[in-house]
Amino acid sequence: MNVYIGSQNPTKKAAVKSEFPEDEIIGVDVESKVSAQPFSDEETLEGAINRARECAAMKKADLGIGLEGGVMEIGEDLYLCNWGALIDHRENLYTASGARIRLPDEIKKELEKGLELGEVMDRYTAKQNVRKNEGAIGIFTNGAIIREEMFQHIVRLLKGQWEFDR
Ligand SMILES: O=P(O)(O)OP(=O)(O)OP(=O)(O)OC[C@H]1O[C@@H](n2cnc3c(O)ncnc32)[C@H](O)[C@@H]1O
Ligand SMILES: [Mg+2]
Repeated sequence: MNVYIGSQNPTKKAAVKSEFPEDEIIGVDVESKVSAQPFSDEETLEGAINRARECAAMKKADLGIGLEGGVMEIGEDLYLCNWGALIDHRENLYTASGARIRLPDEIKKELEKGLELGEVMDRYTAKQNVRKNEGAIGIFTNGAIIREEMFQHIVRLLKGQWEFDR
């Protein structure tokens, strides 16, 4: 099968490859059509679905997958949230979300100024490309769950639902 994933981010591509080891994984830049920094579950999910749709529409695609990272508010708190969508050639849509953790207040303040979490994390950790490596989730869990593993879980949930239907 040709599995298209709507991102060139290595954590997203590797997560899909680990759940579809026998298949061809093709990473493509597509548009999420939501803000660069989604601020709710709804917006993050919409981004994932938009990415999956564009992937599923590719000529050679058997499956299209979209993974989107964002944040969402619960009361005064800001949580990391991640959503995935899978669309097959019959246009069936499956969705799933990943683990979430509360972000520290200093990170929340920066995001409320309009900065992207990717930038904020690089500045906070004095590292480069945190988003392409362990991610915010990896930093704030002391490496217990890194971004790739968090995405793996989402892809496994998507694949399982799709297989259940077949
Ligand atoms: O190239 P794409 O696929 O867009 O990958 P991305 O790293 O930008 O990831 P998303 O667009 O899905 O995430 C939306 C925003 O949230 C940031 N982000 C989300 N999760 C993150 C994490 O765990 N660590 C660092 N930044 C994160 C990311 O940098 C973006 O600014
Ligand atoms: Mg992005």
